Amino acid sequence: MGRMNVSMMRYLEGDHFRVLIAVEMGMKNHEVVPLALVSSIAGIHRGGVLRTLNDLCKHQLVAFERSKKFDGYRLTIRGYDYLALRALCSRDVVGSVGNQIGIGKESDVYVGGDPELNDLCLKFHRLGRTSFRKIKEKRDYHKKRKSASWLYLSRLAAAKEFAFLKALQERGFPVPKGVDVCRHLVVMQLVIGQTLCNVNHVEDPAALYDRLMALIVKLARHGVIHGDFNEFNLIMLEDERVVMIDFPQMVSIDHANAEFYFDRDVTCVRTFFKRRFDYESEDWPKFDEIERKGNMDVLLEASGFTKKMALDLNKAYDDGNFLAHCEQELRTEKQEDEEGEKEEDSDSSDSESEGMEAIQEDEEEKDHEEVQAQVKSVKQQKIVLCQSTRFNDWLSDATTLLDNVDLKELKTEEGYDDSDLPDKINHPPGVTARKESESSDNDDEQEDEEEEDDDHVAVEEQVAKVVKKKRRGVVQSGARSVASSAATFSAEEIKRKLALDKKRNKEKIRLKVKGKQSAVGRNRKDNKNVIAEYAGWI
Ligand SMILES: Nc1ncnc2c1ncn2[C@@H]1O[C@H](COP(=O)(O)OP(=O)(O)OP(=O)(O)O)[C@@H](O)[C@H]1O
Repeated sequence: MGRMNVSMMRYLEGDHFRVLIAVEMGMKNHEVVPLALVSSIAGIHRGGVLRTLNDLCKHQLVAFERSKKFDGYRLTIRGYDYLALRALCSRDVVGSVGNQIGIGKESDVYVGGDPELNDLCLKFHRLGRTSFRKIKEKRDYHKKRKSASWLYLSRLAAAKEFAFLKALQERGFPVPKGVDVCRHLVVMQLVIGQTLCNVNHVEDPAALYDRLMALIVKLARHGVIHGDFNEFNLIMLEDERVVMIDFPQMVSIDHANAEFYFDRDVTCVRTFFKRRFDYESEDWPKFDEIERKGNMDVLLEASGFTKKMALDLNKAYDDGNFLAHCEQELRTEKQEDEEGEKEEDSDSSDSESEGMEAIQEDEEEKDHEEVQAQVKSVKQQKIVLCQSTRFNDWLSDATTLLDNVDLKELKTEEGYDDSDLPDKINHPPGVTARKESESSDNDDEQEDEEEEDDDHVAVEEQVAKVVKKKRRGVVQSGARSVASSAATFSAEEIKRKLALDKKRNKEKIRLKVKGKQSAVGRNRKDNKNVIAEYAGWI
């Protein structure tokens, strides 16, 4: 518990508060208020508002929030505190703020002073912010107002507490004197004493017990039940008198659960007395025995605190979101938001990874196709080689030569038997050439066949090597030279390749601009609009 830093109040000018109020008003319908709206509510030029908002952001009185769809400003708790304090200062109710003296689950209590430096108690209600923020779909706009904003709920709690303070005080109940209320801040008399939970010894526990039970009954007779009547909400003065504090949970005795609340209050006191003072009484008030004599609950409604307001407030209490003032909650909420965004991001990153997988598959397919194309081209090369004109010329020459050879002469000269030979022999070139020089035809043919086979094997081996290297992804000079041999791609092959490249480029993942970057884009757009708007003035 520390001191509230209100030093900045001194340096804030009228415009700062004007803009702060504009943000507050905008938050009636928006969780974050766009700059344009702040400007139009404040009635100040957008440039001026922006400068003021920057100042307010620096002092953490407003916060700038960027989201996927829009960005804007929201009032911080500190900003709301400043607004309430400033209003009360101008009414000459509050003159100073001191140390924090209490921290409840739904409020922060500070000691303060009026302009004459008399002690005051400043109770800042902090209620329901989380219950609002948790509903994601109401992020930008309270469409059907299923849940109310923390501003609204805190204000309700303060209004109710102040109304009860006044009403109870008028009826002679021991409560602090209510001074004023503004927004979520209740100003009341500072009670100098100790909360009952810190009291370990009393002179007469039975008398105190009776006083407390009488208080519960008196409240019920006036038509209300405290609802949180326990040792934490009772302050004991030096003379052992007890002062009641904390009334926003009060309910009417006509409430559907009135009996339950009444019994709970009674049980709280009994349990505490038994535990702390070892005092147990046979007597305790029963709800059925209560005789209604006043109608404070109805009067309260007449004071402006409507049933609808009561319903909203009770709903917030039922939800139990009392940690509205904990920044940690806000952070958790932010984390949730971020997780939500991350989920979306991860969705997109999933799709990104899916895209990457698809590209990898494409690449593999492409590699495979390329290798196949190379094999095909090598085969084609072989065919082309076989069909080359040079080869054909050479073959025809050889054939003519063969034709010119007089086999009959040879037969008679050498006694050679050619009965098995056809009239015209079409030998492979090597065979024919050697045939003239060598005597054994069959041996030569076999050799040539082997050589040809060897050539085939060599080519196949080369192709296999290329495939292997390609798969390994190792691009060596040898591989390159082999690949260059595949430069004799046919036109269709090149077309197909180009089409594949085009398709690949098309399928490249487009980066989705998100988060801050998207806001940057939007801001640029906004700036362009502003420039266009004021084009004539410059
Ligand atoms: N008028 C007062 N004078 C002196 N101290 C006060 C006064 N009002 C509140 N306090 C101190 O502030 C503490 C919190 O106040 P209060 O119980 O009203 O807050 P709360 O948020 O409703 O707390 P909870 O609901 O947890 O009991 C009290 O325990 C008490 O010490």
